[in-house]
Amino acid sequence: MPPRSLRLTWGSGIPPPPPDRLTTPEHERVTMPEALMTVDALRAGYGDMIAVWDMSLQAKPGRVTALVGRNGAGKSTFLNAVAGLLPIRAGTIKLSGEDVTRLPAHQRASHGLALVPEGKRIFRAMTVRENLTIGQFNARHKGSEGQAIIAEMFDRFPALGDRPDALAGSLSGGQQQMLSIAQALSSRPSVLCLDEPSSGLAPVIVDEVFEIVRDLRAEGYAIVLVEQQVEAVLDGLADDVVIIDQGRQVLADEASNVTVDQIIQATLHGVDRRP
Ligand SMILES: Nc1ncnc2c1ncn2[C@@H]1O[C@H](COP(=O)(O)OP(=O)(O)OP(=O)(O)O)[C@@H](O)[C@H]1O
Repeated sequence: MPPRSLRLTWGSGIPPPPPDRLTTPEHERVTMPEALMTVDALRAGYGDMIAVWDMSLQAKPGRVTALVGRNGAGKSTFLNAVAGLLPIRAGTIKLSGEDVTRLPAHQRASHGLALVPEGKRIFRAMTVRENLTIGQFNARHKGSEGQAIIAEMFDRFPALGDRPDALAGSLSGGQQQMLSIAQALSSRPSVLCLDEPSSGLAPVIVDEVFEIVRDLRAEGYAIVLVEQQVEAVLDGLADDVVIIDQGRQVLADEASNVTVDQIIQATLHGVDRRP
């Protein structure tokens, strides 16, 4: 084995491999998508309290990364810090390779990041259409394109299209969650962070929300999903899982390698962090 620091470059006396070995045969090629968002060693908190310690996570196109952990573990703090709603103490955030750590929330949104916060934070005294117009703010869409976005959202969420002039506060819980997601999508993001979108919804509506998440994944969005329903997370909803406990990342793996028992062990009993 050559030492790690030794780099061999073609053209420095080293003959290149024969042409048929320069390309990997199709059936042997494994293509991992580039991350659209890379969070590295993020630390965040409130006052003197650090709620998230050195968390790292990647969001890749067409993949759902689920962030799971018990109440108070730091999931919302992580997402809010990533979105720029909470100052970070350390770490970096890159969107499509560009360092946005020092940019305010609206500029991170302009770089393709959207957050659907916990608790359907829509403008309840405004109409459905007005909420969607506000959602476009960061995408800087105007005129007919703005109308096209609204039409697209009404197409995607027919229940909203049926009541464009209804006040958001008069919608059902499920419809408000749809509006919250539609509002985030109206900024034309590439990375979508969803903070417990199933929270407080009836099971049948939860299924609808999860179906939307699957559709968005199929369309190529890079999704970070905070979700308490771990069975659903492991049953095809997520591709990657990151477990957080007491503000620290305790496990990160592909969902297919993670079991419900592991999540329960890590989140209910914590982990043994003795050296
Ligand atoms: N605004 C705040 N001010 C002070 N401490 C806060 C604030 N928000 C959250 N915390 C604390 O930070 C820690 C992490 O909370 P956070 O809301 O991020 O957890 P969570 O995993 O999202 O929990 P939940 O599933 O209940 O939403 C907790 O100890 C919580 O009490």
